[in-house]
Amino acid sequence: MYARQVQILRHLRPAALANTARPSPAVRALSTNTDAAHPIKRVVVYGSGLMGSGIVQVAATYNYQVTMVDLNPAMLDKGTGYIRSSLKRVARKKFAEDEAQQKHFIEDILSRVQTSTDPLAAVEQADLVVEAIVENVATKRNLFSSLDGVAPPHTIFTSNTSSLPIGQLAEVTARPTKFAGLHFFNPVPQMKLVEVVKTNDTAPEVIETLVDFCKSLKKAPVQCKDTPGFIVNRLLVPYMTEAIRLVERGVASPEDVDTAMKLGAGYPMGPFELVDYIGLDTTKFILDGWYKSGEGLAGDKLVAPSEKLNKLVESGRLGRKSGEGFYKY
Ligand SMILES: CCCCCCCCCCCCCC(=O)CC(=O)SCCNC(=O)CCNC(=O)[C@H](O)C(C)(C)COP(=O)(O)OP(=O)(O)OC[C@H]1O[C@@H](n2cnc3c(N)ncnc32)[C@H](O)[C@@H]1OP(=O)(O)O
Ligand SMILES: NC(=O)C1=CN([C@@H]2O[C@H](COP(=O)(O)OP(=O)(O)OC[C@H]3O[C@@H](n4cnc5c(N)ncnc54)[C@H](O)[C@@H]3O)[C@@H](O)[C@H]2O)C=CC1
Repeated sequence: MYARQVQILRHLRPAALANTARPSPAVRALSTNTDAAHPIKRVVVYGSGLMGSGIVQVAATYNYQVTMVDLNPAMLDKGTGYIRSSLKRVARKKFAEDEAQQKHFIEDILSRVQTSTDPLAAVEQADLVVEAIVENVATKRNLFSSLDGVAPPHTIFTSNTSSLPIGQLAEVTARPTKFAGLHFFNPVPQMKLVEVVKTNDTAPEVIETLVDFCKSLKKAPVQCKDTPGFIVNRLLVPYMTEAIRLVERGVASPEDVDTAMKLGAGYPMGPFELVDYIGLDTTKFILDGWYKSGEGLAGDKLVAPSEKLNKLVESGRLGRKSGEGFYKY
């Protein structure tokens, strides 16, 4: 499955090799996990895309040691770029005109992030795995199956999947009691919500540990059972699919639907702005998955494929991440 590449453990910051940076008072104030009532110290995030990079950023901000894993250096560099640009926004807000403090804040956080293209070597040190790779059940199952034989017995496995049954991922491992959903929201640095999803086998103490972990990241965790879409996406998908049906029926333009929902329902983004933000590829994977085999949703016209969405994805227009989706960026 993976060309076992020479393990490239690259710090994001040359000086980090000396790792002489000590958390500044401002960062120390942010760092709360040292007194957190849970055993997690090293977080290993698989996937350095929109979500994985955000999860890495937030965990490192709150003083966890983090390893970000992806398929190749180019994807890792992309994820690093996401993190740096996001941290610059946070730093500018925190330290206004003080560029030295901004730089120190950013480099201090990045000093806690390692990158790797070797998934098995990375998991050997993991207390918590957060999987945020492509929304494909076979790819996720392959990853978890390969990690399970190498990860320490205490390591908790979680998935950031939007739509796939957590139980279908857990079943390829020998740690069903240490397997849960940990569903962050986009953009991870801004969105407070995390859905902690328990399967029929997840141990209560594992859920407790994950809830504590989320709180140490200053997130607001909610708990739910392992059903399609958990809480938010179960409500969001019908709303957003109806939006695209409106446009496909010629009722209104994407722009006017977005304006209507922002001004009429108070949403910060309309459905088409949002799906460009999420990624049209991920959106398609979710719809296709539910239409094919979603529990209680398979074959339901609510999640039937959208010709408009499919055409955009086929033409490589994936939203903000490719420079064009429903809108140009
Ligand atoms: C329609 C097509 C059919 C589709 C059918 C199928 C649909 C399937 C859908 C499935 C969904 C799957 C996704 C999933 O699993 C779950 C999700 O994540 S759903 C998405 C949830 N997120 C949202 O809804 C985001 C809504 N938007 C917003 O909250 C805001 O627009 C946003 C915060 C993104 C930007 O805020 P805005 O005011 O618009 O702009 P600013 O740029 O000024 O930012 C405000 C504020 O936030 C800070 N900030 C923004 N982004 C970042 C970042 N990446 N890093 C750090 N900081 C950031 C910025 O600095 C500002 O800070 P201030 O303190 O306010 O100055
Ligand atoms: N985009 C969004 O708004 C949200 C997405 N999610 C979920 O998070 C997961 C990731 O989504 P995004 O970050 O948007 O996708 P993305 O496409 O931005 O990133 C996916 C990353 O996974 C990497 N990858 C693919 N296969 C891999 C493997 N076998 N090993 C290591 N890395 C691998 C890719 O190279 C890519 O960098 C999906 O399950 C998605 O449903 C959850 C909440 C919100």
